[in-house]
Amino acid sequence: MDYQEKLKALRQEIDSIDNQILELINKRATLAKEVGEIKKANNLPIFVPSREKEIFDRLEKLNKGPLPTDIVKHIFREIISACRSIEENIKVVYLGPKATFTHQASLKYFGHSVEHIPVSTIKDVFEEIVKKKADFGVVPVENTIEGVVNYTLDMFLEYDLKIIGEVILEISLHLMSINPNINEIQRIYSHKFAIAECRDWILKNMPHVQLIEVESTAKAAEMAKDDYESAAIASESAAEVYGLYILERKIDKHLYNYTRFLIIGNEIPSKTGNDKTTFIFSVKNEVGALYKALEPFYRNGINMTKIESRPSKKEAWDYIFFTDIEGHIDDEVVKNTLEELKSNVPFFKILGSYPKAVD
Ligand SMILES: C=C(O[C@@H]1C=C(C(=O)O)C=C[C@H]1O)C(=O)O
Repeated sequence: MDYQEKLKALRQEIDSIDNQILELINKRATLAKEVGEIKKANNLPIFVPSREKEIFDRLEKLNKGPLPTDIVKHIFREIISACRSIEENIKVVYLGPKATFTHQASLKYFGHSVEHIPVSTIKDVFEEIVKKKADFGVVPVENTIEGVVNYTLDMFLEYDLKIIGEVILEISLHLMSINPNINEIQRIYSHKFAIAECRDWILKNMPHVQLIEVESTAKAAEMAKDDYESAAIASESAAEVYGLYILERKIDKHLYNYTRFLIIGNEIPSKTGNDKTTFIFSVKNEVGALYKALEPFYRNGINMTKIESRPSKKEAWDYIFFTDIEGHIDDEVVKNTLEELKSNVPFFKILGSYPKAVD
């Protein structure tokens, strides 16, 4: 067989596999639709993060390659997203505009087959869900270089919504412009976190440039599109969406630049065995109060992955602690420990129990 015949034969085989995949995907969608009907008849939520996490975990264990696991997950994220959309059109609001990192996080979590709706502030994300204009929301909560997004934490004090999931994105910040000549750049637009993450590179390479803070990296790209002497620091997808040249790649130069986003909604997902719980509490202003509040977690072997204090805004020097632990509120040990904490402190509230991020 010469190489042309060989190619033809291989492609015929690929065609036949595609036909089978197509048939199987549609079979899967039909089953999902049936599941959807049962859920609707019994008043159960359509989106079930715990079930989706279970599927990802099973496929991760099963995958023997040659496709790497992250690509397999990516494909299945879209298959699941498509099947879910046959059950119901889910609406997700994210901190926009289009092509922000939050938009990418939303796509990574829900896949492309949901309605992704940009809004201009973190508060609007919460508002739209409360007003039932959207089912879920996506907001940034912390970055490994710049720390916590305080505003997001504060919103949980104002709104009674729950954290139903998390997404972690690796951040790469690029310098982009409609002007291909970097020497003509006078101004750089970006979000304050992005400017801070790239400050070293800018000081070294463009020390005289003016730095202008705007609401988001995507907004920066949008502005740079209309200003020939400017550049933006933003994501690859912002460069694509706003038609900019990438002048310099990865100017944040950080080895570990990740942002964590929270998915918010109304109902706490059921346990998967690989979960996190987020809660807030305050303590009395007295010696050892925080120690006493946290000691049961140590005693019961519960891993605390984060604790962050924020002013309560009710009294001067009064604080609320935002805390993440490993485990689900339906785990016996977690439940008992939280009960103990609750009985020891003046204020306590669960913000969510949700599957840990899928890579
Ligand atoms: C099909 C279901 O509905 C949704 C779609 C899923 C899927 O396509 O596998 C999984 C969980 C749900 O978010 C289900 O609940 O099983």
